[in-house]
Amino acid sequence: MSNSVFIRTIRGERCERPPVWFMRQAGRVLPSYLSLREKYSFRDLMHNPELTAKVTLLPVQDLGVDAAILFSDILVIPEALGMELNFTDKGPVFDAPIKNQSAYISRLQGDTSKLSHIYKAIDLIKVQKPEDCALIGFCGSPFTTLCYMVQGSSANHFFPDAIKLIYSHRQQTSHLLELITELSIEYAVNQVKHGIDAFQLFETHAGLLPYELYVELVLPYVKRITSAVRDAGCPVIFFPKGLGAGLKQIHYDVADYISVDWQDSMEEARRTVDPRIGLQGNFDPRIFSIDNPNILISELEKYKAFGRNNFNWIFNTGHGLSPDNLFHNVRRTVDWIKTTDWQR
Ligand SMILES: O=C(O)CCc1c2[nH]c(c1CC(=O)O)Cc1[nH]c(c(CC(=O)O)c1CCC(=O)O)Cc1[nH]c(c(CC(=O)O)c1CCC(=O)O)Cc1[nH]c(c(CCC(=O)O)c1CC(=O)O)C2
Repeated sequence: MSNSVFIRTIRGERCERPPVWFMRQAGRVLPSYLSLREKYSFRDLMHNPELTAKVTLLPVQDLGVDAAILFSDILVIPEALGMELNFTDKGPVFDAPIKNQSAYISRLQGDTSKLSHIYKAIDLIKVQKPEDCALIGFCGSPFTTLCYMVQGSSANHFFPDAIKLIYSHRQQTSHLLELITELSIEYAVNQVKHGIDAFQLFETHAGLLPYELYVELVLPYVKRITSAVRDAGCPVIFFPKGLGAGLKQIHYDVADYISVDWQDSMEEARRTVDPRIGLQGNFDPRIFSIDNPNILISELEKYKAFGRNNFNWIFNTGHGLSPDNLFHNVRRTVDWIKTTDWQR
């Protein structure tokens, strides 16, 4: 068996402590990353496999986390489908967002050569990473990816154009979801072939849909991606942010783990979700912006009882780290997880 506490936990072993990592752990709070960004653009860091490998492993060295997540973005899929994308100061912006033109949708075609630098990065990370560190691959879920492709940017997090398309042009919606799903399956399975230890599917905007509609329209596509990854032998974490009461609709046929957002309660999620599914989450990342160690530790202490009673739990934040989070708080959190007596 592996000597990685992350891999042992996600594969169902009872470990001495919970594993810890954070969404957006490389690109936000690390002084080492920020100094690299003075020299290189985000696109350089994503497209040069040596740089990608280096950035992916920075949080392992600087924070001591148990897993690295591939340094990439969910929007590589629309790019590989042929959409021109720019990463600007205001976030990602597509040159020509999809409105409801079926002609445009029909022209989208997956070009997998646009993803090959990512597989090269995985090969390098596998060689360079410490043995006890796991590597997590990821992609966006078809609905969240569609939101960006239709809206064209993250300027409005309600993605109104995408929601209108979904309600009024169901056939075009299904066609788009299908295109994204097909390419995502190939992309995800290739990540597994190159050696990732776990895969996370980001459904960051699940909360934009009524959950019955989410379950009816989107979940079948999610299941196709997660089943392909699991059939290839890789455990899957699913992050349906904002799904709330809809969490009870996520069964073991969808994922090995569910990542719980910070609006939810871990205890409540544990009561609701199928006991065969492990949970990840859900520390509120905004606490990392408060420069007061007493507040940090007292908020962390609230997770002790949960961690003592639940072996299938991965500590993470309820969403990604943000640039105003304090590096020393994040590092102290990793130390706290590692030094706490979990009495297991
Ligand atoms: O507007 C927003 O809230 C974010 C939209 C945004 C995306 N890529 C983006 C941006 C601009 C930005 O981050 O500033 C553009 C983007 N993606 C990324 C970065 C680097 C960073 O976070 O500083 C950046 C910022 C680039 C820059 O410096 O301009 C990298 C990225 N995207 C992602 C990940 C995976 C992860 O979170 O761990 C990672 C790797 C992070 C790491 O290793 O630290 C995934 C991603 N990208 C994206 C989303 C949807 C988020 C949302 O809509 O709320 C998601 C999923 C999620 O975070 O829940 C889209």
